[in-house]
Amino acid sequence: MSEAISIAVVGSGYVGLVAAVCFAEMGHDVICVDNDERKVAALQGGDTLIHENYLPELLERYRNTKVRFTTDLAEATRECEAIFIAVGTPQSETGDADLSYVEAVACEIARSLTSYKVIVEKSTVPVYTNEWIRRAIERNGVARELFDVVSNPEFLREGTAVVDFLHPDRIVVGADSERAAALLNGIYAPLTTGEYYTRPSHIEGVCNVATPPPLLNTSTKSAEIIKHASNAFLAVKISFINAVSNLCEATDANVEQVARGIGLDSRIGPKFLRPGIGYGGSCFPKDVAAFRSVAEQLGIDFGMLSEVEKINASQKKRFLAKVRSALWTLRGKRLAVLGLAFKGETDDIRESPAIDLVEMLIGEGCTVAAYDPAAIKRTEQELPAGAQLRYATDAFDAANDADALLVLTDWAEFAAIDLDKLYATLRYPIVIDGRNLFDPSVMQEHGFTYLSVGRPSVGPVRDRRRNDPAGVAAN
Ligand SMILES: NC(=O)C1=CN([C@@H]2O[C@H](COP(=O)(O)OP(=O)(O)OC[C@H]3O[C@@H](n4cnc5c(N)ncnc54)[C@H](O)[C@@H]3O)[C@@H](O)[C@H]2O)C=CC1
Ligand SMILES: O=C(O)[C@H]1O[C@H](OP(=O)(O)OP(=O)(O)OC[C@H]2O[C@@H](n3ccc(=O)[nH]c3=O)[C@H](O)[C@@H]2O)[C@H](O)[C@@H](O)[C@@H]1O
Repeated sequence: MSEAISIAVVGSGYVGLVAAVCFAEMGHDVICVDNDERKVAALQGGDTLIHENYLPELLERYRNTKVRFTTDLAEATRECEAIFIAVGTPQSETGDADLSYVEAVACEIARSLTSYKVIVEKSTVPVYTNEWIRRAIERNGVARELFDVVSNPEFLREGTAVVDFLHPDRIVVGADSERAAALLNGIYAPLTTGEYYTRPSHIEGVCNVATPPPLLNTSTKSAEIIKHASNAFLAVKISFINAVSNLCEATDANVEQVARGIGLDSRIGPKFLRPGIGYGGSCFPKDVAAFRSVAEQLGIDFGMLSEVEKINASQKKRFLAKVRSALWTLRGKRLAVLGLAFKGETDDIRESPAIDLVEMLIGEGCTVAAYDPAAIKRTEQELPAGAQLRYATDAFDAANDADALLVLTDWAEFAAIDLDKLYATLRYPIVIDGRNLFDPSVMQEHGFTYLSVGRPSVGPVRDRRRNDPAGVAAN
């Protein structure tokens, strides 16, 4: 059995909270710190505050035992051997990462440092941040021998965060000191030795059998670059397939066949080749911008990243044009929207392309009835209901008497919708799918006019209604 290590995690947002409960699941003792008192109280009471698979189970199991929640960073610093910084690093107005939260935490840690600690960058930060953290701590009067700063970037995805954390493709530890590297290697030992995978899983439905993940020891700077480069590369893949999907639309080819054809090349791989309405979320947009900005500051021409951003922005406009092409004019049209979150299985709406599109449609004079299985509460706070926007209680409530239905988020439950009932609920059986959730031939068979991304549009095979206007839109 690996040794239990005392860990502080600063920031109990998506990454901090998932890391805290997963470290506990691996056998460590964790103090999770946040400066938001209401968040800490909610977590102490068992409310995860975010929609994330398996998080409620793990929080319930370890809350107030192996994971304690507090606002007291000084106490956590004194008690723990490693302090993970997992606060936000949002995009600033210039495109750079705003590191003010990281700096504030580093200075606060410095004020309570009296014995050797390892300070871990878990937040996504630009190269050289470890040096800035070190300088900030030293500036606060802490001797250099009392601490090390290491980089341990996080690669989890929202929606599958817990499984990603416990079954990672790789663990990256960027450390310039052997002592610090050894502590981090010890923290991840339950995973890297495979020991964790021999225990019965506490997460129902998840098989614990896994090949132990490799742990890559690197320099701190390399680790910082690995994180930005990984996210940027994934964004490149998405923009690439989106550009290819536009080419497919122009030629009546099928992007699904094309993606399969390229993805079967083991050098390319099949993942992250799903075209859509552009990537969103709290990470890809800001991390691509930050990486581009770092390159610019270092005098390196990384214009490719600007192209990636350009394609991403144009993807939403193309989708809007597609809606217009199906409906002729937009003013006064009643549209059903399925999906508000930036992707399925999460309630996160940060930088959601779905919400951008809802705003664009409202701007065009449409009225929108929107449904999302988890993200309505958050969306309402940013985009209150009004004369042109209603939040629906389910997909059919949204679809009721609508001129067309738009799919903007890839929730699994949307893909499983009862198509006959949907057909009967819509005013006109027109579905414009920004996530390619349905098989065009099935939609055709069910009587829909169906437009998707990078695949030929189809009209109904059977005229299931008199005065069906659908075929017009598909042609
Ligand atoms: N959300 C994701 O899926 C992933 C995020 N990341 C990175 O992890 C970092 C955190 O991201 P999220 O968890 O999404 O952010 P978040 O915004 O959900 O959470 C940040 C938390 O830090 C707290 N905080 C801010 N200042 C603090 C302070 N001085 N002391 C204590 N707590 C403080 C906030 O109250 C908040 O609860 C970012 O750098 C992000 O790029 C990395 C991988 C995945
Ligand atoms: O640094 C981060 O925060 C994280 O960012 C992404 O994770 P996440 O933002 O949770 O979601 P993804 O599944 O990567 O999706 C991001 C966006 O790309 C879109 N996407 C994804 C894949 C695809 O093939 N096509 C596509 O349009 C999604 O709909 C979504 O809008 C990365 O996948 C994680 O590895 C990383 O840790």
